[in-house]
Amino acid sequence: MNILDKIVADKRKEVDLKKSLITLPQLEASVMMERTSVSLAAVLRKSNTGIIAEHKRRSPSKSVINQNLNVQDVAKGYADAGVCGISVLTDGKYFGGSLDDLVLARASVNIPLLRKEFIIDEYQIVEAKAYGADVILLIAAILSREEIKTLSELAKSLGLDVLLEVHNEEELQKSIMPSLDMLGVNNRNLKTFEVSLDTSKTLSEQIPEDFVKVSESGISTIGAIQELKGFGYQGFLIGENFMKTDDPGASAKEFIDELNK
Ligand SMILES: O=C(O)c1ccccc1NCC(=O)[C@H](O)[C@H](O)COP(=O)(O)O
Repeated sequence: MNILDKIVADKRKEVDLKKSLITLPQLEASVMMERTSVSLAAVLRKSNTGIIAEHKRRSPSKSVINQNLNVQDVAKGYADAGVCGISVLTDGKYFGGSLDDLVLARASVNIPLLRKEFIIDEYQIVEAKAYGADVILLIAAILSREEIKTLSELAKSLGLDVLLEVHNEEELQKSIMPSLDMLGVNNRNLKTFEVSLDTSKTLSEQIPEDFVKVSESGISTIGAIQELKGFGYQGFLIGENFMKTDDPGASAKEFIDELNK
């Protein structure tokens, strides 16, 4: 079994347990359900830099990245740096994240927050809204076209943006539909952890113009962003490059200042 299959198998058990602890009607009663979400796609369309900075303590590919920071400081630092949005990993077992991280980030900043999660069930979408997210991630590698349609349409009905992530042509072709806002190309193969920015470059021309193109993973240089912009990308998801430092906000600021030169 590859790591992605393991993560999904664990996630199914986790979601089943959560449903018995906090019911859907209880989630739907959260005051956050009334909050008007901020569109990340709209912010990216207007931005010159397009940085989406990630809060990421550890990962299956790198193990520990940074466990010494608190999420409020990181979120405020990223917002002060001028990022377009923040990706908050909420998976506990593989990434050391939690829904508490999302709530604390929400309490700290007003910019768009992406719930970075392995979403396989409608419950997790309502949960994302109830805990303060503006955007959800759907990963084509773990969902059928029918599931992508059902989950993305539910997200849109709650006012959330949808970032659909692909890694190859087959995943892209099966996923294109009007209920998506952003098409993300993950440069990391989630089954082997191999990273290549060529994945974004190769798939770019097959992404219809209606979607904001986001390049994800393995981005660490200004040169890479400038090159990817040439392929039509307007969003750049960066985790480890900022989180491996003592001050991810300062690191993001330095990066964005350099991009703006
Ligand atoms: O990062 C991993 O090791 C990983 C492994 C298995 C599934 C997902 C994984 N990462 C999720 C992401 O998409 C990245 O955290 C995100 O794109 C940022 O990547 P990076 O800038 O390389 O930290």
